Amino acid sequence: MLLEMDNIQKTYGDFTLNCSLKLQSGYITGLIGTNGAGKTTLFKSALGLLTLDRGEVKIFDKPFSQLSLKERQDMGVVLADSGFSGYLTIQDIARIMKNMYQLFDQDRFFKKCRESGLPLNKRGKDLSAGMKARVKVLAAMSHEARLLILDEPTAGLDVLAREELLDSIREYMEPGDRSILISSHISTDLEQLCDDLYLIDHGNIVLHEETDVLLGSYGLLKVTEEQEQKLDKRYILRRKKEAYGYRLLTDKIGFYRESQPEIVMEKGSVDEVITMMIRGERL
Ligand SMILES: Nc1ncnc2c1ncn2[C@@H]1O[C@H](COP(=O)(O)OP(=O)(O)OP(=O)(O)O)[C@@H](O)[C@H]1O
Repeated sequence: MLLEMDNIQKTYGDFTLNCSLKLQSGYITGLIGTNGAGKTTLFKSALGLLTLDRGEVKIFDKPFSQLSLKERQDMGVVLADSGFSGYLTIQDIARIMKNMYQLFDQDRFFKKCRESGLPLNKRGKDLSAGMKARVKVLAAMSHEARLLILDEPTAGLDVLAREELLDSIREYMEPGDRSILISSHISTDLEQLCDDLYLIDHGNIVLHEETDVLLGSYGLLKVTEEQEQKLDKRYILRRKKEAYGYRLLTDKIGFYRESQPEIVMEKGSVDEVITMMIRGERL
């Protein structure tokens, strides 16, 4: 396992992060959550930047404190609320990266920056927010790290820049033994990129599912009150009152398609599943 968080807990006042998460080799794992759901707190916990109240984090099967320098170099990190000093140019950043990471590939880093239209000699403070975001991600991907931890890397990027970044992330995975943990509040970004998805809400993981299963087996049933009363609710996860009766979320749409073909059903996007998981009533 490249990253494993086992029942970790961290409390800030009335907010508590309480979660478990696993990142397998060769996987892109996505973390979706609304503002304040706990994504950054989870990432900082993974990186040993916070003192946990409970639980354990292992990276490359070891506690963070026991990682060798070489193993630490095998990680590339983007945190939502930190970045390079605004006084550094991309060329300065390259010099720093070269000193920090044995495998830093300067030519490739400059090439990628040029392809993204980033000026090499301008200071960070004079770049646009989207440009700064791209520099952070390109730097994290510049030293052949086996584990990439990307907290909201697409934040502030326009549609084209987001697509370009998602392509670079896919390309990064080509060697096969790499893994990425990536967060976003834009579910469509993650749904087309990730092998599995975790949904975090108020510090808790409320859903963990392979993306194919989420897109293939989850669905919404639209039923009248009468239909709802008679329904076999074994595979219903959430219920929401609507004018016509109820909207129901299932993780086995095939079961209801076969057993209750008269019911109105739809696949439901990842966003709809998320909304139902967070706002819907548990049965
Ligand atoms: N250093 C801190 N001190 C006190 N509370 C904190 C601290 N860091 C985070 N929190 C609280 O923890 C909760 C989760 O914050 P976090 O930054 O992890 O959310 P997030 O999912 O990354 O949100 P966003 O999408 O807005 O970046 C919030 O209620 C926040 O106020």
